[in-house]
Amino acid sequence: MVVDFVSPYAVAVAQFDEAADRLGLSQAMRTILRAPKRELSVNFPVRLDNGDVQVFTGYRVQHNINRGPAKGGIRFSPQVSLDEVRALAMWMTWKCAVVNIPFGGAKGGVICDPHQMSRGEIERLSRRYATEISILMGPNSDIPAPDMNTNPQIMAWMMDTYSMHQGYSVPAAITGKPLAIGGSEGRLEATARGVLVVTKAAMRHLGMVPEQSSVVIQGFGNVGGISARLLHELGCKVIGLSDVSGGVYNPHGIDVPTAMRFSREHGNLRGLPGVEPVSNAELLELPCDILIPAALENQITGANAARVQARVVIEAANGPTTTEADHILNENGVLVIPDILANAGGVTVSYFEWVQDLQHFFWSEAEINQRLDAIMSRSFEAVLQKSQEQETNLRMGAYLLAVSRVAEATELRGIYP
Ligand SMILES: NC(=O)C1=CN([C@@H]2O[C@H](COP(=O)(O)OP(=O)(O)OC[C@H]3O[C@@H](n4cnc5c(N)ncnc54)[C@H](O)[C@@H]3O)[C@@H](O)[C@H]2O)C=CC1
Ligand SMILES: O=C(O)CCC(=O)C(=O)O
Repeated sequence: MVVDFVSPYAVAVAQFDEAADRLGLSQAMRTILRAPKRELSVNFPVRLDNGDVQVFTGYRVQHNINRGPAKGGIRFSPQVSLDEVRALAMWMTWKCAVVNIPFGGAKGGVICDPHQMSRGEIERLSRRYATEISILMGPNSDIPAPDMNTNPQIMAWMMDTYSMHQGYSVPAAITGKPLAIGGSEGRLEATARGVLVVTKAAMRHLGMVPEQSSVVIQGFGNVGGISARLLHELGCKVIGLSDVSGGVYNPHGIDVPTAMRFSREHGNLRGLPGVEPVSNAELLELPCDILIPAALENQITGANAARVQARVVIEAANGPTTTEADHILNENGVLVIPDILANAGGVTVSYFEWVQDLQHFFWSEAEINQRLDAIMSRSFEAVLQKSQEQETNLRMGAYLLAVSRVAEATELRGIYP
């Protein structure tokens, strides 16, 4: 694992600043769009199974709400920090704007290690955190969703807690819920389906064919695991996979369904038969056509970017590439599909879930996937066209589209003196 510390928020701001320069934004507009609108820090007690009480720290940051209610996931991890949540909230603003859905950007996180906690402890933590952030939450104000180490069950507990305070059910207050309580068909797979759509579009753009393309994926959770399965089904050769326990490599291809079964049974990929173990750092430098970081921020840095051998990097994770690494990848001709486009499938189907909950009228999985495909394909083409027009890379193409949409909304709403 790469150890250099780079502030994710500094990376997010550097990306924004470059777009603001290119767009010639006024000083006032830059200042408005650069800073988070609201930041809530909460310290709250949770009773542990042994009877002790532990105080946990969590955050909810709303970066911008000029295009609609704040939207973004909640992460449970020992690495959560206010700096990280700020960056993730800012990326949500641009992501929703790239795919042109009517949301602003937010993100939440709790500093905890859910792998060391019982189900009961996780439920009590989730409910108490939801209570703490309920002053921001609501179907018209701020709508959380899952992110790293959170899942539909946790969304169900949070929706239930919020609803208890209201006195009636408010399914549209949170997305990524189980189907039985107002979740959407297709949300669980949505981020990975979006990754599939942009990967196919990138392959078409470069004249690559799935059957002759090898893929390496870092992270084997909701996003990485399902992306691996969908790309395997597409005919790509998945040659490297990893999770927090380390990586596995087989240049002849890994049978992804077998790896998924093994990971479900053993809790991780360590010991998967028929593969060579590699570290997460080595995994990123394996010879392959397509590299998909789908775990954490700051994985491709100035220290390892020059050794990335892939032709295409699909950023399924948020913020996996530092600014320095981005320049190196560009110089080396690696096509980077930026996070704010590549992983936007999740929030797109969250948008569908919110719309369905508000209307109490539900769509079929086929309708969801077809609409998701249309939005992701259209967004890929728009980003590609913008980057070609402006003679820049896809990240800047996506930023130019997104920032100009948010700036336009801000300008139209006016700045109250
Ligand atoms: N779940 C969603 O709908 C969306 C998630 N994302 C982003 O995708 C990334 C992954 O999220 P999920 O798959 O939802 O989380 P998850 O909790 O389902 O899976 C995370 C995976 O990353 C692995 N991992 C954790 N630390 C690692 C490390 N140090 N090195 C290598 N692997 C490590 C875990 O073992 C696990 O396999 C995050 O950056 C998240 O923000 C982006 C858009 C939507
Ligand atoms: O589904 C959502 O609302 C947000 C998902 C998320 O946190 C992300 O796209 O990074």
